[in-house]
Amino acid sequence: MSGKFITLEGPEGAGKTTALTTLAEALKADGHEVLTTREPGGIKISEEIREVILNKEHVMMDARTEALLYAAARRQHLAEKVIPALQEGKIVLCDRFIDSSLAYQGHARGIGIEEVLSINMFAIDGLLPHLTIYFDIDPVKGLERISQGNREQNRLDLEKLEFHLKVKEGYDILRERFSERFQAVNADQPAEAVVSDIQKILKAYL
Ligand SMILES: Nc1ncnc2c1ncn2[C@@H]1O[C@H](COP(=O)(O)OP(=O)(O)OP(=O)(O)O)[C@@H](O)[C@H]1O
Ligand SMILES: Cc1cn([C@H]2C[C@H](O)[C@@H](COP(=O)(O)O)O2)c(=O)[nH]c1=O
Repeated sequence: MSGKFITLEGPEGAGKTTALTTLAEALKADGHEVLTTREPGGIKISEEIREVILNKEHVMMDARTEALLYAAARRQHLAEKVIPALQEGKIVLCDRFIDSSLAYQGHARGIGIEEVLSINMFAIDGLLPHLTIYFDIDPVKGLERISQGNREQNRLDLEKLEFHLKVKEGYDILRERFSERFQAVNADQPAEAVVSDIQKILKAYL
């Protein structure tokens, strides 16, 4: 596969979705073919799984069921959208991927990073991101942004602060473990500055 698979990761409200569009436009202006997408979702089947996972009424969802649903949505999204784009040589910019499962389900839910990694290795069949941009922010700040913004809060947003602090702890573990592909940016600065920092990373990488 000749394309590049670049993922954006971080706690809630870190600014990933906001940065994604600007980054894609800038890459296109530089002559790259770019596909933007998100997880869970990106295609019909996976967006439907997203609805099931994030539905606020599904408070009884078992942690392992949750992990399996994310992995199933991931597999379909890869097979239908991401792999074909990479085969065409595109840059795929994806809002969240496997590291979200490792931080949220593996570490914060307490299933264990290794266990969640193993079901995800089946789902991704070896296709790890080439580069992962980590949006570094205090979860309290990110949650404040979400509550002040206009998007509806989902089942995961509504978890206790303790959960979101564990998510950040999980990401800190992953940043060390996968240091060869993780690059962090300070997400607690104006959106333009965040994008500019990421563009420097992308320029050096591409
Ligand atoms: N750098 C920034 N400074 C201040 N506010 C920001 C910044 N980036 C994004 N926001 C605002 O914060 C809120 C969350 O941003 P966004 O949806 O991009 O985050 P996210 O990382 O994709 O969150 P989630 O993963 O929870 O969906 C939005 O209201 C957005 O306008
Ligand atoms: C891929 C993935 C996501 N999550 C969580 C993270 C967020 O709380 C939601 C997705 O909502 P967003 O607004 O698109 O960020 O799902 C997760 O727990 N595990 C995953 O693998």
